Amino acid sequence: MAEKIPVLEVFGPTIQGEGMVIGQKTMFIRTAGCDYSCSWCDSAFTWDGTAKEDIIQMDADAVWQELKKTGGDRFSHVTISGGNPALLKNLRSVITLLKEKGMAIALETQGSRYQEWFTDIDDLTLSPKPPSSGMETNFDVLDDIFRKLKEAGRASSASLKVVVFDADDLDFAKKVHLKYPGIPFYLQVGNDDTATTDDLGLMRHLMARYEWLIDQVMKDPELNFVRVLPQLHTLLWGNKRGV
Ligand SMILES: C[S@@+](CC[C@H](N)C(=O)[O-])C[C@H]1O[C@@H](n2cnc3c(N)ncnc32)[C@H](O)[C@@H]1O
Ligand SMILES: Nc1nc2[nH]cc(C(=O)O)c2c(=O)[nH]1
Ligand code: SF4
Ligand SMILES: [Mg+2]
Repeated sequence: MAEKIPVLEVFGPTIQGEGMVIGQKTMFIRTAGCDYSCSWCDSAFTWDGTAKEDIIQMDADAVWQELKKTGGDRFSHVTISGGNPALLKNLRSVITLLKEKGMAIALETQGSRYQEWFTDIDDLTLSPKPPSSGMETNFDVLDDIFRKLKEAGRASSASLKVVVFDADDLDFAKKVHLKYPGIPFYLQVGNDDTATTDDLGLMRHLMARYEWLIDQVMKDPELNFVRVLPQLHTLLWGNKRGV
């Protein structure tokens, strides 16, 4: 029987709103389930049980059919996020099929698990979590991920992205950046109001947070090679799901 993965959303095409390929036209596949429970998770429905009725078990063909139904022929890039898609050994079959179809593939994960198929990802974002999340990074696992990517000659496909809410988070981000020199490093503005429907108010608020983060980076000589970004999709569409 074909391997199945738990899918919560297939949407797009939209722009990648975060990180290393920000602005890239892409489809999204959002898998269910996470080994973390970040206090500020903007996709908590993937793991807190509130959307468990919406989870569909799909094999690779079903995922591809859903992508085509939603995106037609208007996409060549697919981003897999979650939840933590790196929990799913079974993603191999989806990734193989997407590659057969000529798709470029991006993946979002916190770096708490390695999977053999990481080496087939074109844009691999590893996003260790700062103190404000309430989560603890296992740096042995993260070290191991980078070691395996390097061994496979795939380190150049990876980037690090740390979400920042406060000064402690920035401190953590800096430690991560200094620990993995040479890995492209992104700082991302944390959204501390994932419930509001006041899009304009949220945009103003997050732009002020962005300016604060930029100010911190500009004055810090140890952060001369970082890229500072907002979540572009949140500025454009607020907390709306599926964009
Ligand atoms: C929902 S997560 C799913 C992938 C994976 N679990 C992870 O955390 O990397 C996708 C990205 O959104 C970021 N994110 C989650 N909640 C956020 C928030 N409130 N503000 C800014 N970024 C957030 C995460 O840090 C991660 O980089
Ligand atoms: N447009 C858009 N860009 C994104 N980048 C990362 C996302 C995610 O939730 O993983 C995301 C998302 O949900 N939408
Ligand atoms: S690791 Fe990602 S999906 Fe999991 S709780 Fe944290 S932000 Fe949400
Ligand atoms: Mg998101």
